Amino acid sequence: MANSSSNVQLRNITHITDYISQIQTHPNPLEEHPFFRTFDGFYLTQTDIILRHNVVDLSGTFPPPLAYLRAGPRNKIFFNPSDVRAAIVTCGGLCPGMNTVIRELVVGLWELYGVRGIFGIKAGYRGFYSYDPVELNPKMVDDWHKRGGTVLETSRGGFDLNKIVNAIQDHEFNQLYIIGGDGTMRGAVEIFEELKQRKLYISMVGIPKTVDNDVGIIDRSFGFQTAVEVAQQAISAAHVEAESAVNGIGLVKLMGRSTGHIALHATLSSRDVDCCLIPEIDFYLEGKGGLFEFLEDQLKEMGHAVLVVAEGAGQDIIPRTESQKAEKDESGNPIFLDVGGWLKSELKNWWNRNHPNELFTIKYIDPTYMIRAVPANATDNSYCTLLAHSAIHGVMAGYTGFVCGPINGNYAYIPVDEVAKAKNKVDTRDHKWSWVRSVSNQPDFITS
Ligand SMILES: Nc1ncnc2c1ncn2[C@@H]1O[C@H](COP(=O)(O)OP(=O)(O)O)[C@@H](O)[C@H]1O
Ligand SMILES: O=P(O)(O)OC[C@H]1O[C@](O)(COP(=O)(O)O)[C@@H](O)[C@@H]1O
Repeated sequence: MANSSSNVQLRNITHITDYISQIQTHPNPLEEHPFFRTFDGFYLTQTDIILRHNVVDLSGTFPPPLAYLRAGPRNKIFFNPSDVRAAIVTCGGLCPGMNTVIRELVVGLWELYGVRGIFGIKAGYRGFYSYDPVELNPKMVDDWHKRGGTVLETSRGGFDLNKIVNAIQDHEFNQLYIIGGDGTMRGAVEIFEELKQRKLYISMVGIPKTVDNDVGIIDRSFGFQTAVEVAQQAISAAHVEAESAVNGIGLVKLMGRSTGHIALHATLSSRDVDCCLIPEIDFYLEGKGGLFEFLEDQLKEMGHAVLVVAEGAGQDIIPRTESQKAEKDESGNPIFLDVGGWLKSELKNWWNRNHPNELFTIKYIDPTYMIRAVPANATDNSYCTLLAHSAIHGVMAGYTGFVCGPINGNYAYIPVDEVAKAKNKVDTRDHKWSWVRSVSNQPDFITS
């Protein structure tokens, strides 16, 4: 719903009282909390907003800026803490920081609001109707932020709306914390619509999780920075292999689905990468401006080259069968062909054709499952904490059907359907990427 006040278009979110009347409110227990000192302006209201864009072109006319509600505690809460039964679920692929978010949801609900009914749902959406919930408390989750993966377990597929909402009712959950990526958020939209349809006194928040940083609107997703950091090890290893061979090429494939954020940022931070291929920019192998020509020059000049390729790059030029084109995973995501394996074989063939009697080595590293399984780094861990606490404040205040995430450095409440639709691709027109030239020595593959 888009509300416009004087100068902004506020993207309002649903409040539980929009479809359930006569809910008893309670003063926020933070008022009496020994660790908090509330002050004027401590509690946020409907007039505390965050602007979506902070870059504006004043030369033309433009509509009122988009705005979202600012995340944080409200002075009244719409759940009696002793009646809360909160369910936490993790869906989709692994991402550093999942356990930290779970931990902070448990500790935050318990310590900030005095909630005692906190449950973990095992193995993603299917867990609502397939497994018994696991009761959680701060003691149990104490060291979870140090562990990679998700202690609750996760899965793809298994989304059955009726079974899920029936199970939510059977277990008498009244708060849902759904941690997942774009697929998970599309499921969350359906759950939210069904909760409203059934007029259930249940608040639902989505917490965006994607190591690929491919969820739109928010500044970045937790785990992404950790992934960029850990990717350096793979790039360094590829560099050592390449440097230690005659005409050596080190090839690293980095994940990101159809976006190149991890590949691009890992390249920017590494200084060892000579060429980075991302899905947002097409590339080709043969002829002028092609990859072979670039590598020919690079090997002649430096004796080695390091190549980073995002998993979604080149998917249009890799030959594939009709059945490969139709392949989907359990969640309905298209399955990519292995661009790294394909490039390795294409490069070998090219070299053997053009330099039949010269030494050549190519070492291919795919660190995907190593990267996403590590615990979050310190920056991501603090981000996860703020994210979880911001989500709790919104749910306790009775908001529902929203996602909590950072916009322009502040935490905001965003309608879940907006997030489910928003894809974050690398903006190749952005001037800040132009300096990649000095790192990659190959503008054609990064900037258009
Ligand atoms: N369009 C959709 N509607 C409902 N559920 C979906 C949809 N797309 C994905 N899901 C469910 O969301 C969960 C996670 O989705 P997936 O794409 O595997 O990961 P991610 O959320 O990380 O993108 C899965 O259980 C999947 O069935
Ligand atoms: O776990 P799987 O099915 O092998 O999927 C691998 C995919 O999971 C990811 O690591 C994370 O993807 P999601 O955020 O969509 O779950 C992708 O980078 C990668 O393409």
